[in-house]
Amino acid sequence: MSGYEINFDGLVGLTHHYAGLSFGNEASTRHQNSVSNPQLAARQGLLKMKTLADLGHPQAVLPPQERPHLPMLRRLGFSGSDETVLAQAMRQAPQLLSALSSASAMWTANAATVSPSADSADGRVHFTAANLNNKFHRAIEAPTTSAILRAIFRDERYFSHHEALPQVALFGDEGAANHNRLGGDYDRRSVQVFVYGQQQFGGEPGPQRYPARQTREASEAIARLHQLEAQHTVFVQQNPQVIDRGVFHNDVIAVSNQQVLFHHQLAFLHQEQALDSIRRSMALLEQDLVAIDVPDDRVSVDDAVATYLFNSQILTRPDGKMTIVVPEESRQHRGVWNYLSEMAASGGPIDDIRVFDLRESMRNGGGPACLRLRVALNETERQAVNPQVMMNDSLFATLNQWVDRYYRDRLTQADLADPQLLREGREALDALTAILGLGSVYPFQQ
Ligand SMILES: N=C(N)NCCC[C@H](NC(=O)CCC(=O)O)C(=O)O
Repeated sequence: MSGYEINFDGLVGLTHHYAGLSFGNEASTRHQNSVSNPQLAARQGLLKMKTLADLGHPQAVLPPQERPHLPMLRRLGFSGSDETVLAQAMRQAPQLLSALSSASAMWTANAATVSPSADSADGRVHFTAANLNNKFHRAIEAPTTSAILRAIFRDERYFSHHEALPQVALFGDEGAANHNRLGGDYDRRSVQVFVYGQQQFGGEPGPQRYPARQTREASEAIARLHQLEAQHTVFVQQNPQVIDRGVFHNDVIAVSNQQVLFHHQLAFLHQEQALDSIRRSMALLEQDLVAIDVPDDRVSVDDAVATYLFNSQILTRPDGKMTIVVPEESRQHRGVWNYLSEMAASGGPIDDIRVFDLRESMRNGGGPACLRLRVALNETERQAVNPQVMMNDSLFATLNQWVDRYYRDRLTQADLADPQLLREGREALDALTAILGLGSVYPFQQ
């Protein structure tokens, strides 16, 4: 195997709480107003990163964002000192304060779409920050996401950064959560598969009950920006019926790694045609698709949504076999665990299962795959990545100490107007940008 896939996991922010902000994401709705534990959430994420790094999978960290987002509160008419802004917002619009305090940037699968240099006409790695237009609490993430990505992937000879798409529903873009790449070695040309929820101009019907967050128009714009070749780029529609059952992103029902596409029987609209178009495009690269199609009578859509079986990470080990990383919820469900165990014993490409307790994130609808952004690089590009974000023993120890120093172990919406929480957050992020060598990336640092 040549090339690398680095997983960039989002570090959970200090204001992680349960606000019920994501209509269509049933875990988010169900856990509204539960008490959260930001410290535990951050520690759970760090443990996943460190365990995978120790297993030999290149692993890096992306920092949280500044929350509550004072600049947006001011833009919406709250004024005076920071303390006054927080107090007014809590009194007049507590839901707004909650939305502008969400730690949702932890789900870095939604941070951006990334196209490796092997697939792009100019031979550079392309990044487009996702506009996350469908949800207000997420639509504010893109500018800081871009600043962070630029601070990590600085060298313009290798890395090209694009502004998020226009903030309108027509271009709703959820980043890598609706994007897969299928092929062989990470640094060789592969097929990029864009999965959209709805086409705005024409197209087939979309979901009726819940929103389709990703549009075909957004996916096509990104393919153009990233200079992808048409014959190696495939657009397929997510099955609208499963969006209506809580599959708000494609990565809740399908995940890829190299030649493997692990997915539910009902993941895509006109599934056979969709898989055929991927197969044909891969054949041009002399690659065979390994489609692991999980039948509905083995794992129902409801069970997939409840256990996040498909929100897993599939990682290639140095011996060429693959490990699947699943959340504890998948082990707790007998049918899902039986399926996984049989799959691992079947002689197929995935023969190892790793389980992580990510409960704090899961309760907001974020599993192992939501928490990571994949970046495939060649050796030269890998050496150009800011080394301070790479996970290792020393960074793991430093970040755990940092979390213990600054994070609370209990948070509710009532705490969000506490000016001390704002101060803790700023102090913590100042320290973090120094630890990670990022310079000034937050509005409060400008
Ligand atoms: N599937 C992927 N890649 N990401 C999961 C994102 C979860 C996130 N949850 C939230 O934003 C909930 C926040 C709250 O309700 O407090 C979302 O719905 O956008």
